[in-house]
Amino acid sequence: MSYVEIRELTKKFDTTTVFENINLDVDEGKICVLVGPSGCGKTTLLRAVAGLTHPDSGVIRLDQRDVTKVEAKNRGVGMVFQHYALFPNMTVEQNLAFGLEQKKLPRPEIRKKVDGVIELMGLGPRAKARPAALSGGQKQRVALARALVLEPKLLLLDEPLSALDAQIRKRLRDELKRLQHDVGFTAIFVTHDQEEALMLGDQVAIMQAGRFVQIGAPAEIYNRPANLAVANFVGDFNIFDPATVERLFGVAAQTSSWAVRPEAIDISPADRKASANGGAVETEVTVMAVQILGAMVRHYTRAQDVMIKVDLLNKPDQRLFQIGEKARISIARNAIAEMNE
Ligand SMILES: Nc1ncnc2c1ncn2[C@@H]1O[C@H](COP(=O)(O)OP(=O)(O)OP(=O)(O)O)[C@@H](O)[C@H]1O
Repeated sequence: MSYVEIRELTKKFDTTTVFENINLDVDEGKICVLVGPSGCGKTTLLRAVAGLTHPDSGVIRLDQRDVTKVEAKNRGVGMVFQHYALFPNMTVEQNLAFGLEQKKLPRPEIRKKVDGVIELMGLGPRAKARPAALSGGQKQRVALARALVLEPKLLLLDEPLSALDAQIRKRLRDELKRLQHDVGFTAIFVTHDQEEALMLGDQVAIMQAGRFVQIGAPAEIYNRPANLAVANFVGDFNIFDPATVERLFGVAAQTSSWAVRPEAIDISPADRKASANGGAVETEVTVMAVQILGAMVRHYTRAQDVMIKVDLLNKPDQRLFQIGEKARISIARNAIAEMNE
């Protein structure tokens, strides 16, 4: 069931419309990742859900309660930002206890909750430290713990991992997924990072210029991007416009471009006879460069004047192609996503 329901929400600043009549549903216990280019309105939407900015029209419901006009502190929403905003003069424990003290909870209960979240987040060894003595990753873990200790039904995370280095970022991302599983919160998470979006999101909502262009499960966004901008966000695609499709593959009368993942293309030696797979399209290529990407080996190939990226799994027995070698590529019809601008 939807925990968050955003209906026909509009927000303007003076003459600028940030978003207009947007709709979004987030199911209980799920993470919705919001992605989109800088300035498209992600933070403003989070702030509206938190109650930190007021929409011009539309409705926000949390757990079926209309909170559009409810004050931020009465929404039961926790927020974590890119920059941690911890109290510098307080220890980790004191930072974690602060919100509970504001709520005037009894001391023993505060102690119990703070100890619980310290344990949950593995902050035990740093409980008595002040923020200045913590690493970036530890600070962000405290910021997350500080939001979690208040047991929000909804957690809003605005690029919480963006300031961290890649390794810590990955670790915290995994932890967040585990926490979601253990604690069961509902979250809206803003990021610019496609890997983070696909890995963390139960649902990914792609925003462009104040509207959602696609909302779907990560696999759907990855395999069936709604337009070229989404395709570009979710990583590597080979894009063939209709004229190129006709020239390379002999398939005429296309109105949309074709987008094909590098790993969805088969490559075989040129002397191998054409595939019997009637559903596939094929063309001759020359291998221009080969690059080991880790689990994948990227082949940059050229067909006439068109560069085509082809990825093979980097298995020990994988036959790699040589630079200058002629080869044949084959694309199954169901690996082709047709899309417009
Ligand atoms: N308080 C404000 N007053 C006027 N305009 C604002 C205000 N806050 C945001 N905006 C404008 O609203 C638009 C959306 O901003 P927002 O911060 O929501 O974008 P974003 O998608 O979160 O961007 P980023 O990814 O860079 O954080 C921008 O054009 C921004 O300049």
